[in-house]
Amino acid sequence: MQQMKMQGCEVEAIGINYKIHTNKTEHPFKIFSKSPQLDNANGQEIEEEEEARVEKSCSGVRHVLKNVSFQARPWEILAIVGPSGAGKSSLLEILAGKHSPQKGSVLLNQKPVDKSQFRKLSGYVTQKDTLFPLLTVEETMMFSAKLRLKLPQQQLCSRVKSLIQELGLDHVAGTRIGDDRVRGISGGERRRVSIGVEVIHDPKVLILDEPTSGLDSTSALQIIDMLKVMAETRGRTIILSIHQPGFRIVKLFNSLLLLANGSVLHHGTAELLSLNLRLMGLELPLHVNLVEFAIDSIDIIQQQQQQQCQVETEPPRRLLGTMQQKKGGDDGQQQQSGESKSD
Ligand SMILES: Nc1ncnc2c1ncn2[C@@H]1O[C@H](COP(=O)(O)OP(=O)(O)OP(=O)(O)O)[C@@H](O)[C@H]1O
Repeated sequence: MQQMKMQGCEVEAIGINYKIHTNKTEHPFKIFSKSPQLDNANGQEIEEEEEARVEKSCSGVRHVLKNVSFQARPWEILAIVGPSGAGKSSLLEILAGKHSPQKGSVLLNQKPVDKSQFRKLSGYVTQKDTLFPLLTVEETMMFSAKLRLKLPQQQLCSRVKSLIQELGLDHVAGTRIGDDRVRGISGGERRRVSIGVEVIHDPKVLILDEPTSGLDSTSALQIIDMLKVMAETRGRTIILSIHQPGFRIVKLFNSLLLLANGSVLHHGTAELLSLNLRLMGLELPLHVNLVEFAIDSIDIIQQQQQQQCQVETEPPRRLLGTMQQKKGGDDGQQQQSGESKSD
C-alpha cells in the first residue's frame, strides 16, 4: 500500500454494467382498461394478456450503466459530464464501493482491490454536505482526523492546521458550519470543509459528486482550482462529476467522460471532444461552452456513432457471408472427407 501511495493510483473501470430493479407499480389507467365487451371467455383472455403486458412495462430492470470503461490517472482530474439521469452519480457510487456492478471491474494500478482497501486509499465527497452545523470548521476537521488517523494529538493538530490553510479556510477556522437555521460559513466554504473531511488521511484517489453544485461561477472555479492544485502537487487522482462547467473550469480538466443514458459517448481531452464533434459536422459556435454544446448534441452524436458502428460491422458481415458460403463449400468437403474418414 505504501508503494501505491508513492507512485499514485491509476483508476481503471472496465466494462461496468449496472442494473437496478425498479418497483412494480399499479398501472395508472388500469381503471379504464377494462372494456365492456370483454365479458366472454375470449375477452377475459385478452384482458389478462393486457394486464401482463402492462405489469411488464411498469416493473422491471433499469440499465443505469452500459459497458462503461475509462481510465483516470494520477496528477490529473477526470470530469464526468452528461445530462441529468445519465448515470454520473451511480458511476461514482460504484467507484466509491457503495454499489456493486453486475458486470465489470475497477482496478487500481492494474490490480483488483477490495472495498475496504479502496476506502483507505480514497475519499468520497457526496453531493450533499453532511456536516455538524454546530461544530466549527476546525472542530469538524479534528473530528474527522481523530476518526481516520491514529496519530498523537499534537500531530493531529498540525495536520488539521495545514489542511485548513491548504483549503483556504484560515479566516473561518473558528466559525460554526451552520445550516438553514444557524447562520454559518458560506456554501463554497462548506464544500471546502466537506472536501477537507475526506482528504484528511491524504488519500491518493478523490471522488467528488458535483463539488460545485449550488455555487456561483467564481466559487465553483475556486473549488476546481483548489482540486487542480491537490492533483498536481500531491499526485492525487481526482474523479468528479459536474453539471454545466464554465469555460475556465473545463480548461482545468485533463480529461472528460461524457455519459448519456448510461453509455460513454466520449472519453478523452476536451480538445479531442472538440475535434470529434467537428468530424461529425458539429462546429462549435463561437462563445459556446464545449461541454454544453456536446450535451445539447447528444442525439446527433449517438446517431453518428450508431451509423459508424454499422459501417464498421457491415464489411465483416459481408465477409462473413462470403466466408459462410465458402465454409458451406468447405463443410461440404469436410463432411465428405469426414464421411470418408469414418468409412
Ligand atoms: N436507487 C434507484 N432507484 C431508482 N432509480 C435509480 C436509482 N439509482 C439510480 N436510478 C436511476 O438511474 C439513472 C441514473 O441516475 P444518476 O443519479 O446516476 O444520474 P446522474 O447523471 O447523476 O443525474 P443528476 O445529474 O440528475 O444527478 C436515473 O434515471 C435514475 O433515476
